[in-house]
Amino acid sequence: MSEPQLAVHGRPARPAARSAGGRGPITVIKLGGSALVDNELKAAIARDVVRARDEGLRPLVVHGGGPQISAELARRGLANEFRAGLRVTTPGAMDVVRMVLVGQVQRELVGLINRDGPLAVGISGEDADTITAVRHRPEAGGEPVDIGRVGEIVKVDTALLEALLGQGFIPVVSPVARSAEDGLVHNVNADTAAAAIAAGLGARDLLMVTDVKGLYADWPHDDEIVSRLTAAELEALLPRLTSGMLPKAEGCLRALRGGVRSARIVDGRVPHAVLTGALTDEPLGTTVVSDGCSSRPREDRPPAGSAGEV
Ligand SMILES: Nc1ncnc2c1ncn2[C@@H]1O[C@H](COP(=O)(O)OP(=O)(O)O)[C@@H](O)[C@H]1O
Ligand SMILES: CC(=O)N[C@@H](CCC(=O)OP(=O)(O)O)C(=O)O
Repeated sequence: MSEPQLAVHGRPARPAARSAGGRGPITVIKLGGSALVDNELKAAIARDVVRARDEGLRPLVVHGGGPQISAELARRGLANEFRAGLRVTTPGAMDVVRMVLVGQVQRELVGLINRDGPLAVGISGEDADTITAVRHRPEAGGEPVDIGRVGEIVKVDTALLEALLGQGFIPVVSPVARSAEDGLVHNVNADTAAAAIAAGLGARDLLMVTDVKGLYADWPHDDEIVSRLTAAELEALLPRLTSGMLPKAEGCLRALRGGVRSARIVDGRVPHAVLTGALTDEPLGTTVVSDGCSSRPREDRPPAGSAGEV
């Protein structure tokens, strides 16, 4: 006797949904908190992630949540301060960061993706030590600057992610990591986490979804974005970049130097930016391509399930 087809919330279940996944190129899709502010937009982006998978990719989502964290900190009367695009994170702020990222933004994305089938699995970088960090200690004028519980990634263990991708699931990863130094959870910039995961997994492409058309070389004075540049050209631009674009550009470079083929910054407000950006080479946003200076050629990438020092 065949199993009955149950309807979930009025839609037919997709019993064969997961079996279709597991083999295509990996695309890491970083969803910025700035692109996750409108309910319709969020649902449309989640549908695009599933469609990218239906088209044969293995998408993996890393999400941000900067504006959502800032709103919650403000609601609680706590300070919002950034240095070079990174949040100054006190122990009290860290509790809020983790609660908002893992408990709210990640849960909502998992729910939205799973409207189209039982595909999304939310994890925090802490789970199975997927992301390990040490305390980030930036310097200004030769002096160390204390920005609190901000993590610098030292290792990505891809075992759990590989297992999920291999089974056709869509991992949804929150950028929170345990520290190798003191075991405490640390706040990791989502662009940095996405880049390290893309390099660690040997992803083909990295897509950064945000709320601007792309990268402006002279922000906020330029009218046009840079549509295509090499990693070396982006590196030369770094000293001019500020705020949210600095970790994004550094993340693109990190991914490309780690062997990822292309890194794109696209506008999540453009209809189907995720699908077009993930599946096609059509001009869209800013595309950064390798200049052949990858520190890790594709064939030298770690085998599935290994822990890569980064
Ligand atoms: N050179 C630049 N080009 C484009 N955007 C820039 C640039 N410099 C700063 N920005 C700012 O960076 C923002 C995107 O970064 P961020 O707010 O961290 O987004 P996300 O939440 O997507 O990570 C843009 O909305 C824009 O205000
Ligand atoms: C250290 C640090 O700055 N962490 C970020 C983590 C979230 C994030 O990166 O979100 P977006 O992608 O939306 O910017 C923060 O606390 O805002």
